Amino acid sequence: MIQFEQVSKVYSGGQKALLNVNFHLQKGEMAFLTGHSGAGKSTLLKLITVIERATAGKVSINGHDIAKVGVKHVPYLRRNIGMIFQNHHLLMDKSVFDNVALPLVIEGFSHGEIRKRVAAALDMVGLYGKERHIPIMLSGGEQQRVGIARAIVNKPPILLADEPTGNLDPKLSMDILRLFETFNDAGTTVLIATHDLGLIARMKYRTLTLRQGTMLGGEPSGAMTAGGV
Ligand SMILES: Nc1ncnc2c1ncn2[C@@H]1O[C@H](COP(=O)(O)OP(=O)(O)OP(=O)(O)O)[C@@H](O)[C@H]1O
Repeated sequence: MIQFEQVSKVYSGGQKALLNVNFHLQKGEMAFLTGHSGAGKSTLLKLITVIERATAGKVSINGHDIAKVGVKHVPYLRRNIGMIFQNHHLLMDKSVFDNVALPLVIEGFSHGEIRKRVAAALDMVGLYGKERHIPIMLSGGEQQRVGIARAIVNKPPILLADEPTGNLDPKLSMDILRLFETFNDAGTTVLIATHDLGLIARMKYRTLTLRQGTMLGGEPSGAMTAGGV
């Protein structure tokens, strides 16, 4: 589903963020991405969402080489990916409904369909009935759930999360991870970047580890199996 083959990223200032990274995340797999601050986790996620482009190597999503995706087609590629951020990037002056509806409005769904899908997404994250609240009226954990509802409202096959539990206590963090498990059980491919080694240790999932831009225990170029590290 997501494959990196000998991928390197050097930023324009010369900062080397990733070096010859190889891995393959299978369709329907859930995995953690970990590593110290500055190891390259966010950069790796940005290459998948085409916020940044690789300097060398090949990134493929569902078998498609994303270097071949032109600027005009990037929004279509992004529809396949739900992205969750630590600080959730919510519009603080808009209602929960408007925040979650945003991807559907951009895609041009009808009002009726938007209402139905937003209600279903809020139900899934345990926020049914809070449509008219504005984010400031919600707790940190609830705000994170709004960000998750927005990421899954158009049912993307891939879910990426960058430090999704960074501001939450251990109980709320576990609740959020259980939510990711629910989406994964329904077939969504999930990749979660996190510093939280305690949380990782309590779950049974594969862990991809970056150290200074290099993937530890990474697979040789072209490997097609999931493989543990
Ligand atoms: N836009 C950019 N321009 C130049 N260098 C960058 C840019 N973004 C990241 N870097 C550098 O690339 C390296 C990897 O950064 P990245 O944000 O991917 O790490 P990270 O593992 O996500 O770190 P953290 O856990 O602190 O968020 C770092 O040395 C960082 O300074």
